Amino acid sequence: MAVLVTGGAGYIGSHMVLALVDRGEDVVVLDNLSTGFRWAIAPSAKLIEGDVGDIEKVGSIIAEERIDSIIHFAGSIVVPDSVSDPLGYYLNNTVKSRALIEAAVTGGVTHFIFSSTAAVYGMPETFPVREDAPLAPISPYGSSKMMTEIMLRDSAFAYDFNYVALRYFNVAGADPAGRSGQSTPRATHLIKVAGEAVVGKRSHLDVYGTDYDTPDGTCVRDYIHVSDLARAHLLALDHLRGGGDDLVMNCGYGRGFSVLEVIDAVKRVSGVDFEVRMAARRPGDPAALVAGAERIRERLGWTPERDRLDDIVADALNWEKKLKDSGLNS
Ligand SMILES: NC(=O)c1ccc[n+]([C@@H]2O[C@H](COP(=O)([O-])OP(=O)(O)OC[C@H]3O[C@@H](n4cnc5c(N)ncnc54)[C@H](O)[C@@H]3O)[C@@H](O)[C@H]2O)c1
Ligand SMILES: O=c1ccn([C@@H]2O[C@H](COP(=O)(O)OP(=O)(O)O[C@H]3O[C@H](CO)[C@@H](O)[C@H](O)[C@H]3O)[C@@H](O)[C@H]2O)c(=O)[nH]1
Repeated sequence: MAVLVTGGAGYIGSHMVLALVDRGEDVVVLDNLSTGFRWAIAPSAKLIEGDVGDIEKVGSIIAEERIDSIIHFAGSIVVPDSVSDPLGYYLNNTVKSRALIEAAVTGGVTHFIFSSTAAVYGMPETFPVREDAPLAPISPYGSSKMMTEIMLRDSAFAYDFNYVALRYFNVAGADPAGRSGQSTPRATHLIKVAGEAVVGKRSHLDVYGTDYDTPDGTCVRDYIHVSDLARAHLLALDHLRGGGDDLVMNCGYGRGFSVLEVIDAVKRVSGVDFEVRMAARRPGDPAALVAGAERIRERLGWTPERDRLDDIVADALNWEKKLKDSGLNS
């Protein structure tokens, strides 16, 4: 039996593929390479180029590759783009997820793991935010993910189908062995942007807002190492294969760092003092977003292995240097 990883050529998906092949699983990747890279996929995994919305194609992959589980990363991820192109985001994230879920149900795939996001909470009133907090997304991106969670819940009720939805907080870092990392050229994520400033790809870094109601006035986030996140998926897969129940869980460490604390860490770890400019708030940023992180520890026995901010930053910086030297994504 094999695991189908959609979006396996992307940032998080490529780390998932590594985690799966490292423990000897057969892996098939379905990716349309819209933001992913062929070279990012571990050599022993099989890449099928195609779209998750192509229900016939997914149906034949399930039958021909003997798929028992689907881990679904494929999607569009840039929050401001979702505001300017909501229908594009609902198509790629919601409509195509619906097609994938139907192909799974029809093809008898009963285990499904979904990449959801802390963006489903919108501007949460609780800190840390637990899974039972109200869902109130403030962007089409967050809504598109919430709608997929609802489709999964209802499908699991109606059909022979089980799922785990993982709500990622801020994913960062790179494979500690340097085999993959975040490679998107137009990245907007803080640690990625700071790494680009370190290697000279950017002249400076803007801090979006210094007047938030937080200890130093900048936004606080829960940064989770991508390899710890991939291990959470392995545990979720084992849970479903073992007959476990449907689960919706936050993925974060339960602690936050401000934008200024992250910048300090990047400067400390790299030894490079890049220019930082204080700028206006970025629309749609909640002041503080930290995971209530008990459920995943209790239900899956997940324990972080690389949760020190300096380790997350060091792995991200190593990858950024490798990208620059190799020109892989340019
Ligand atoms: N990066 C984060 O901090 C973060 C946080 C929360 C949730 N997520 C979710 O995690 C998932 C992966 O994110 P990422 O950061 O690795 O993004 P990414 O852009 O690096 O990866 C997405 C992958 O999906 C592929 N893809 C997109 N649409 C497709 C389609 N219709 N058919 C087939 N392939 C398609 C892309 O080519 C790419 O390889 C996404 O679903 C995203 O919403 C990411
Ligand atoms: O150049 C930059 C980039 C970011 N920030 C700030 O850094 C914080 C983190 O921003 P970013 O790394 O862009 O992540 P988020 O906007 O928090 O969103 C990420 O994390 C969410 C979950 O918390 C996911 O839903 C999203 O997909 C993912 O992009 C925010 O306060 C930003 O305003 C800056 O000040 N300057």
